[in-house]
Amino acid sequence: MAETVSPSTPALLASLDPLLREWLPRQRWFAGKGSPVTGFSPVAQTELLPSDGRLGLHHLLVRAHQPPAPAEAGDCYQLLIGVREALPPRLAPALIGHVTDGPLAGHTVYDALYDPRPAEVLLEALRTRARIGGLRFERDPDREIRDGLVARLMTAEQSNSSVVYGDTFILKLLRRVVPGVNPDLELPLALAREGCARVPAPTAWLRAELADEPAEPYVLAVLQPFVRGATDGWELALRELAKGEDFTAEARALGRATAEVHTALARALPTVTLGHSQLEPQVAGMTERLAAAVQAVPALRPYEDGLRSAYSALADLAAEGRTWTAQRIHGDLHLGQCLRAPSGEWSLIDFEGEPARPLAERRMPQPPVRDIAGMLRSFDYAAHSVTPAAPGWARRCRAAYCSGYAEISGVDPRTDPVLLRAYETDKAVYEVVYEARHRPDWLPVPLSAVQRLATSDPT
Ligand SMILES: Nc1ncnc2c1ncn2[C@@H]1O[C@H](COP(=O)(O)OP(=O)(O)O)[C@@H](O)[C@H]1O
Ligand SMILES: O=P(O)(O)O[C@H]1O[C@H](CO)[C@@H](O[C@H]2O[C@H](CO)[C@@H](O)[C@H](O)[C@H]2O)[C@H](O)[C@H]1O
Repeated sequence: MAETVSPSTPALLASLDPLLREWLPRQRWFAGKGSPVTGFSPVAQTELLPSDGRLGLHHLLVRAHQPPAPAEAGDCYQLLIGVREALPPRLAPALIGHVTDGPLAGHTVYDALYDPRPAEVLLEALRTRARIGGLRFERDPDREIRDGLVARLMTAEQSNSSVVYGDTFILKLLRRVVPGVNPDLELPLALAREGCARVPAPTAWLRAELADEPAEPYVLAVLQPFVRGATDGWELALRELAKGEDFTAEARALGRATAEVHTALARALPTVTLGHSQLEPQVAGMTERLAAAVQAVPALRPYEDGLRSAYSALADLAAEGRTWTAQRIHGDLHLGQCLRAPSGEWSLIDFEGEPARPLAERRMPQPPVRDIAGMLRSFDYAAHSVTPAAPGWARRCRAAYCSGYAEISGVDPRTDPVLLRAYETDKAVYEVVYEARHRPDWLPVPLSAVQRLATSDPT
């Protein structure tokens, strides 16, 4: 029988270091694209299965060094490292590399989430509420997890990594992690307490409590019921557009779903009133983002004054004494974050907010119109990503969405056009920069909205 190897944290990380430097930046979820990774420092290592020649499993939190940022400011990533003497061909896409030095020399290391057995170790730990090292596998005591569910990694392009267990649960393993309350767990838990059925209720979750870290615990993963046979709103919208089909019934249902979630969040968590002094920094932020976007994408320049007028009109309203209510919101809502079950029921997912923004900012109450603006942009995106563009389709969907929202919340977003235009403009400007950087072919999509928003037409 092969010898059991349990390397210490420094020994494990030292032997993985050259392999991870090369592998990590190639991952879709790696957030530090642009500057090379020059090394790692350990945040925590937990052995989940000792390496006995067949299969070892290590849970790692590592800080990636990316000069010129100081090492301690590097992003912290969650890795699940599998160790085998040889990797079976079916796991080839998971390969990290072959270890040449240290206690694991001669072994192959790989991303263990691709491998059903290690992924099932995680589910079993959640099911049994295990505590291993600093890892706390926790579960809602009222929700059962059946044993023996078979794991498969989702292959969709994601900011994190998700494993589906027997089409019953989905575990989202957060990749870039920060200490503190994570809205992706906080908000679905709050919604479940309110009895809101529009969001799959967290069944279990993983946290890390690290003895030598002064920081708050990290939220590392969330397990939710899997919505079987679901189609996301973006896919569905494109499918209907291609067939020339009307999408207003779905848009209305999405408006209702958004309002249900907003209403429940406003009941569950504190709300605040935004007057002039609170709105000023928001408007200043929008104005700064516009200035930076114009620098980055010169095609915006002809519209700059028109777009700025969307923000100054809002500032003027606030100066006249108008107030708005802010509350916890989804924070990054678009058609891709909405799942339609075969029953026709919509669910909203991914409450992490915009991952690039700091956690404290993502957890701040905001005007619900920010989510609404995100969805309205998404209908426009769908309609302008097909040939020929279908602006009428987008207009009808946007109107139906607002009507659906009003049916549940009692507030039609169109009755506050200045607020709506400002938030939609902010989103469209963000999208212009995003597309210029990532998908230049898509730039005309948000630019068409910029043209419209610069001339003060919020619909
Ligand atoms: N509860 C669920 N049921 C079915 N599929 C889901 C569920 N939650 C997420 N998904 C699928 O997983 C994908 C990624 O989930 P998401 O929370 O958006 O992760 P990320 O933050 O990594 O982008 C979604 O686009 C959706 O296809
Ligand atoms: O991948 P993330 O969720 O971090 O979001 C980024 O990529 C999105 C595209 O994948 C981008 O969304 C834009 O395009 C969508 C269609 O592909 C559309 O539904 C959205 O409304 C539109 O904003 C998003 O802006 C960006 O942050």
